[in-house]
Amino acid sequence: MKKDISYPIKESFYSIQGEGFYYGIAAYFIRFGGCNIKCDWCDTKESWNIEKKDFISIHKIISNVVNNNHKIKTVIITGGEPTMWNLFPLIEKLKKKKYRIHIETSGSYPIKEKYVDWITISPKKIKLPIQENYKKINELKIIISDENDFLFAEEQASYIKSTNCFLFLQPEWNNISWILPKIVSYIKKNPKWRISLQIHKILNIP
Ligand SMILES: C[S@@+](CC[C@H](N)C(=O)[O-])C[C@H]1O[C@@H](n2cnc3c(N)ncnc32)[C@H](O)[C@@H]1O
Ligand SMILES: Nc1nc2[nH]cc(C(=O)O)c2c(=O)[nH]1
Ligand code: SF4
Ligand SMILES: [Mg+2]
Repeated sequence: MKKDISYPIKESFYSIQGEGFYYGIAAYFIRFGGCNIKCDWCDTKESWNIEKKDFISIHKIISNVVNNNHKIKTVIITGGEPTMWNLFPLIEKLKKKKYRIHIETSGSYPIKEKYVDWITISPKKIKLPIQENYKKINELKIIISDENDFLFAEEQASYIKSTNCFLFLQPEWNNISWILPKIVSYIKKNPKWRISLQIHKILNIP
């Protein structure tokens, strides 16, 4: 019998997608442990550190999804940085169960896109996405923390050749009251961008 692969999973929960194009839909989140970047303002720092007890087999991960709620349609794989791990064996099995698969990533590792329905890349200045990922992306989500980040957003958007990639600016949560008016004004002048708010934080849900 083949050995069941395990991954470090920090948490899994059924909630509402709070960000980007699919905001508002019900989705099951699987949060991987470990991150290669460690942003100062990361809202999920508790995912960085991996412990032995975090490892869960694919079999168990899938049975947790299936048993959580039979109405689940979309599974969002996030972290931490999920693409540090070989996600394919998990994604293949989730796909056999007919789930839609979305990935949230910084894009700094190769992404195997087979069976993945939606790829969100949120690039980070200190470890940029690898070039080939710009061809696979469905949604670019730039976190705007200060005014220099608008220039970074434009630079990142210039690497995307596809015309059906959605472009989002998302305020850094701790800075939201200061930066939000600047994002609104920027988008009015540069309407190829859309705003993404972290509505789960407003709703006070995971
Ligand atoms: C926790 S990260 C995990 C996935 C991956 N490591 C990444 O950064 O894309 C999930 C999303 O939350 C965003 N995010 C993290 N901290 C944030 C904050 N303080 N304000 C706004 N967005 C944040 C990230 O940029 C990313 O789009
Ligand atoms: N509700 C909710 N929506 C999200 N969209 C992306 C998230 C993430 O942490 O990747 C996230 C999250 O943590 N919670
Ligand atoms: S890359 Fe993602 S998980 Fe890693 S520190 Fe930055 S926001 Fe957090
Ligand atoms: Mg989050």
